[in-house]
Amino acid sequence: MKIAIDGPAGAGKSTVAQLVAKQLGFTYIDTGAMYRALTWLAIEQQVSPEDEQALLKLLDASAISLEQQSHGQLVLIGNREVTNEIRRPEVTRHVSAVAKHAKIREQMVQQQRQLAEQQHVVMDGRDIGTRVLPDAEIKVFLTASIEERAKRRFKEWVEKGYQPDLEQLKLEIAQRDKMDSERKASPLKCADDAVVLDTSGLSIEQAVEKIVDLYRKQTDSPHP
Ligand SMILES: Nc1ncnc2c1ncn2[C@@H]1O[C@H](COP(=O)(O)OP(=O)(O)OP(=O)(O)O)[C@@H](O)[C@H]1O
Ligand SMILES: Nc1ccn([C@@H]2O[C@H](COP(=O)(O)O)[C@@H](O)[C@H]2O)c(=O)n1
Repeated sequence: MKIAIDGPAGAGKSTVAQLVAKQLGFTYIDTGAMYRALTWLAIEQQVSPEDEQALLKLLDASAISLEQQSHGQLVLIGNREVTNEIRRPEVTRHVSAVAKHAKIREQMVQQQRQLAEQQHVVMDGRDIGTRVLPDAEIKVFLTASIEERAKRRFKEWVEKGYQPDLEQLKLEIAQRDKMDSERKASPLKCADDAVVLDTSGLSIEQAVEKIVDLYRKQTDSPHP
C-alpha cells in the first residue's frame, strides 16, 4: 500500500503524513529530506546549486540515506547524521535550485521507489503522485492558502525561539513554490487522480482523519 502526499511548501505535508503513517502502522518517508541533504553537502563543499555535473559527482560519492526510528526519520550522509542541519534556512533557500536538475531527480526517484517497494509507505514530496509512485493507491494534494502557511511557519519559528518576519516568510514560501512548479523536470503539480485537501480551515487532526478515511474507504477496513 502506498499513500502519496504532495503539495506546496509549508502546507503541512510532513506533519500530517507522519501522523497518518503512525496511525496506520506504515513507514513515513520524507523525500524532501534527500534533496535537502544534497543541498547541505553542496553548501559544505562549496558546490554551486547550478552545477548539475558537480552535484551529480557529489551525490555519487556520498551515500544519502533515510533511517526510520521510533521517534522519526533520521537523515544520514554516510555515517554522519544531518537530520537537524538540513532544516537550516540556508539549505531551504538553495534546495529548489538543487532539486531542479533532471539527472539528480532521476537518482533520487530511483532510491525513493526502492524504499516504497520494501514496505507500506506514506511518502511526501512534490512529485510522488505524478512521478515517483504514479500507481499509489491513495494520492493527496495537500494545500492551504499562502497566508495560512506563512502564519503556521511563523508560529513554528517563534516556538523554536526565533524572531521571524511574517512577510519575509511569505515571500520565501512563494519563491520556493514558484521554482518548484516552474521547473522542467517533474514540477510540483497535482496528479490528475489526487484528492485535493485544502487544510486552511482544518486542524492537523482533522487533516489526518480525512486521509485515514480515504484509506478506510479504499480498503474497506474500519479498524486500521
Ligand atoms: N492543519 C494544520 N493546522 C495548523 N497548523 C498546521 C496544520 N498542518 C501543519 N501545521 C503546521 O504548519 C507548519 C508546517 O508544516 P509542515 O512542516 O508539516 O509542512 P510541509 O508541507 O512539510 O513543509 P515543507 O514542504 O516546507 O517541508 C508546522 O508548524 C505544522 O505544525
Ligand atoms: N519529492 C520532492 C521533495 C522535495 N523536493 C524539493 O526539495 C525541497 C525541500 O522539500 P521539503 O518538503 O523538505 O520542504 C522542495 O522545495 C523541492 O525543491 C522536490 O523537488 N521533490
